[in-house]
Amino acid sequence: MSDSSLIIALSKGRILKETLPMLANAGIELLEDPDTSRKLIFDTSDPQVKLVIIRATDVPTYVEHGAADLGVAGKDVLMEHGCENLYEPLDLKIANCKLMTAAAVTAPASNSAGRSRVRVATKFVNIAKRWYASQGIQAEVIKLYGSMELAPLVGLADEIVDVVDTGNTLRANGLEPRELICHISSRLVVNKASMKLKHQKIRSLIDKLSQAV
Ligand SMILES: Nc1ncnc2c1ncn2[C@@H]1O[C@H](COP(=O)(O)OP(=O)(O)OP(=O)(O)O)[C@@H](O)[C@H]1O
Ligand SMILES: O=P(O)(O)OC[C@H]1O[C@H](OP(=O)(O)OP(=O)(O)O)[C@H](O)[C@@H]1O
Repeated sequence: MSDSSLIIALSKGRILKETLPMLANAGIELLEDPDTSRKLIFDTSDPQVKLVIIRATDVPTYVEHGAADLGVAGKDVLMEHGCENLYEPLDLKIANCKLMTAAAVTAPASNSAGRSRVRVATKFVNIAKRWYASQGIQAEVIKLYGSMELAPLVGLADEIVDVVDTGNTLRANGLEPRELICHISSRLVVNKASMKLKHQKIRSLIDKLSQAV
């Protein structure tokens, strides 16, 4: 890649939907609709900028390894992945939600007397291990890849750690939010080498995006 060309990694769904208008404000528009295309790499109205559309959890990996110069990822994904090898220069304040523990409305508190070990189902294994340890609660963390809300209903786990927005998904499954782990929004992340080598182009994009936040 030349010094002025950029690859930006986004994930399909809410991040793509909410990031595209911000990129458009910065003069970067997709030339075709990713919803009707099987392509993974897309040209934009800026001949020096391409978008790659990948799984949300893969965004930090692409950016960390320099396969993309920049990306947009939820803070939940970044906390789970570990973000020491990336710059995180901008909170885009999109895809806002909360990372929480949740349990069946009838279930006892995880720190209630006489309870030895809590079984926790989540896709955020590292976050869950750190959080329960920080609370002094012994937890057995079970890795799932989705539909965490099912786990307490079928006896796979006592609690889950997942993102919560309206709380509708929890309620629909007889669960309730318990403890707030942290507030989540999506962040712009930048490869460390790209930040040095393509400083001007990236700085200018960060400035334009920050005006759209
Ligand atoms: N219901 C929600 N409301 C608001 N923001 C959310 C909600 N669910 C997830 N998010 C945020 O949006 C980000 C992207 O979520 P999205 O649902 O598009 O991907 P994902 O389901 O986490 O990833 P994948 O489909 O690859 O497993 C999450 O990392 C989180 O920060
Ligand atoms: O509190 P709520 O407003 O109900 O939002 C929470 C839900 O949102 C996310 O799922 P999403 O809708 O992204 O579907 P997914 O399972 O495909 O990620 C998350 O996994 C929860 O299930």
